[in-house]
Amino acid sequence: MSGYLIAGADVLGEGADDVLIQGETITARGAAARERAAAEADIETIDADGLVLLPGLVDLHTHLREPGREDTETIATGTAAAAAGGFTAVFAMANTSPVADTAGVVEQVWRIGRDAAMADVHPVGAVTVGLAGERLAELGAMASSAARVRVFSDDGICVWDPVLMRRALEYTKAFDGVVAQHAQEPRLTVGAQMHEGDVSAQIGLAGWPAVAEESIIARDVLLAEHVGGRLHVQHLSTAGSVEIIRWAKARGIGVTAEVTPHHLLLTDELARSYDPVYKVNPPLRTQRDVEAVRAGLADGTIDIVATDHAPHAGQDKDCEWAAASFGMTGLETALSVVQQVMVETGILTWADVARVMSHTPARIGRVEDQGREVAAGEPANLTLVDPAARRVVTPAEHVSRSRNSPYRGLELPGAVRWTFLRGRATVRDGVVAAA
Ligand SMILES: NC(=O)N[C@@H](CC(=O)O)C(=O)O
Ligand SMILES: [Zn+2]
Ligand SMILES: [Zn+2]
Repeated sequence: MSGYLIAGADVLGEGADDVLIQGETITARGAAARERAAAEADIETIDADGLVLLPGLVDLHTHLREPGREDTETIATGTAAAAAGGFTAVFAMANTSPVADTAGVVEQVWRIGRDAAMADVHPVGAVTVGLAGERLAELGAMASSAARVRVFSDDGICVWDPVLMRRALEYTKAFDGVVAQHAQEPRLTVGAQMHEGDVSAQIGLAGWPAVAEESIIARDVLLAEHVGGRLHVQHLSTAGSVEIIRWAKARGIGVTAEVTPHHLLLTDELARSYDPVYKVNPPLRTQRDVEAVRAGLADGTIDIVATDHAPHAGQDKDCEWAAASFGMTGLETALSVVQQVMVETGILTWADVARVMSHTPARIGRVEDQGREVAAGEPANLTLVDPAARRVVTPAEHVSRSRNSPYRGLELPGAVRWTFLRGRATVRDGVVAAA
């Protein structure tokens, strides 16, 4: 059986070891890997000295834009971008056109993802029909479809109606689903353009106050406690939100939370440029918030990092701030930002990175074959990273079809050298493979 011997990789940052992949599986580690590789004919050896081996990353929050906006991303280009970033699975948000609110649409997305074969695609189902916030979508039919939907979200829009949110939390219990909330009180954010604070006051853009996020999170954790459902808070961005989640977890409430790479690194000061590449929902916050979300991720209050990769067309970003779309790309830079902000600062180890970017997102999304240990018998979903590399982010070179990266021109550490999806190299020596 053909395969790869990954020789001398620093496995989860815990020391050099050899890992043998044969077919779709990790078949051996340590001395056994070398012995077995020597006895086989068709094994390619990868010199992984100095490289860190992680389980394939899992993104619980990606926008693939297909169906509907294939000019900005497709399932093929988005999953290729995912592979380039070290991801082996992505959860595709439902705010497509048509909306992923029926078994038919989620099955279509799932099938195209399977055929593209660059990363596993797990469709997220909409909570409400058409994201309109009026009645529940066919959650059960999506759950029992071929796509096996377990994550439901109206992302882009908040499930504002507390009765609908309550019903969604109750109903998803039947199939162990989770309701992922885009926490944004709509009345408090009418016309909002950026974080409400000193910078918004100085530059004259309408503010999106922290309380608009925090009030929904507070309500939702109480609803989750009341009905016992599973709540996941998307792209948490404020210090107050971290405190509410910390309180909820201490109370035993079934809540998980994510933070994006951009909320771990960037602040509202960037809006002074009036460059819409920094326009995003929820908005970039203050340095104090950045420090609070880092601390929340470090102490486990925040469970995972999720990219919220939100590709947009040039004409929707290269315009005046108020007219521009919200969102930034992130799949191809996520691991580098986490390395810079969390690993190089000594806040997280590589094993922690495996937890927050692979094991836990897979567990929240109820995916069994991803986010596993790097051990014999496990599916060979892996990423091999060169932490010593440094690169200047150049969106024109990105695999994504869109260019709206807020890191352009920044030098970031780390580079994905290889990504393996069930034993097949989707990235080979830094180059994304053809599907
Ligand atoms: N994050 C964003 O600013 N935009 C996302 C929607 C979302 O995640 O809320 C998008 O779909 O473009
Ligand atoms: Zn959102
Ligand atoms: Zn999103």
